[in-house]
Amino acid sequence: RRDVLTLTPWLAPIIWEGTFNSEILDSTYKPLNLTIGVTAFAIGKYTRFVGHFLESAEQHFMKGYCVNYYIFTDNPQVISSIQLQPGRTLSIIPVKKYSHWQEITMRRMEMINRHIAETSHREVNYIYCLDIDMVFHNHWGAEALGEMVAAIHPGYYKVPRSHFPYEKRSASAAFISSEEGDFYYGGAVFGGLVKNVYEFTRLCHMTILADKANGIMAAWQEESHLNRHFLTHKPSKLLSPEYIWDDTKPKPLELQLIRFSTVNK
Ligand SMILES: CC(=O)N[C@H]1[C@@H](OP(=O)(O)OP(=O)(O)OC[C@H]2O[C@@H](n3ccc(=O)[nH]c3=O)[C@H](O)[C@@H]2O)O[C@H](CO)[C@H](O)[C@@H]1O
Ligand SMILES: [Mn+2]
Repeated sequence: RRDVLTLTPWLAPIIWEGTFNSEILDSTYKPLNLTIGVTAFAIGKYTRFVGHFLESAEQHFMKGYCVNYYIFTDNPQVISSIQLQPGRTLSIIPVKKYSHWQEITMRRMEMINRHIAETSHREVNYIYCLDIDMVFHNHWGAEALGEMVAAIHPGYYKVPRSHFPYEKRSASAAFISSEEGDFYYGGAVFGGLVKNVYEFTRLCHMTILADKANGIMAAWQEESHLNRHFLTHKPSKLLSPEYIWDDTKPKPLELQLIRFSTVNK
């Protein structure tokens, strides 16, 4: 493709429709018998998104691969179990409900990190950490596997860096100066090899705690810390906004399909 950027300056591929061949990818990845983990949080009112999220994931996410869904919730009773394809499992992880939404979204880093250490490191090869207020609309397969994977935020892939909503206060551990920054990544999608996601979530949680000790809340909570982390630890693969769209935006020409997108809250 010539109409979009398909390679970063550090030579990580950016995955768009038309840049990969699923048959070839599957013939290399299927024989490895991989298990892919998915984490998603359903706390408070967000439990209502679980059904549609899982049903659409069963249709489109890593079809033909083993998948373990890990749903973190403060209300396990209301999560109804759904029919899963063979080789796919659902675990419900009870967690406490923090009272502020900022705390709920930020604490995901800590809870994912602890869950990898205690359980999922033994169960999966790759793990993808996703927002739950989203739905799969099209194929999401082996092309998205990578050592450490970030997704380009749909609101900022065509704007100059000076418009990126990075944390701009130097007192914050998520600070990015106006001379720095590559892309603006979304907090709703990241993943990779389980050991890399372990280290990633550990470091993001630490910088979040450092800010908290100084009475600072980053501009976009854990998303700001994620962006700061990826500035110095470049992701090995980037997902185009096909993988993290926002249904309230009109679909531009270069977006040949939408794979995963927000639902109205
Ligand atoms: C598209 C995108 O990049 N979205 C990011 C964005 O806003 P969003 O508006 O997408 O944040 P959000 O309200 O969807 O919260 C993120 C996630 O936290 C969970 N949740 C949140 C609140 C709650 O009461 N219960 C609950 O379970 C749930 O899994 C949700 O999907 O900024 C957030 C931080 O401010 C996160 O970085 C989101 O990932
Ligand atoms: Mn969301």
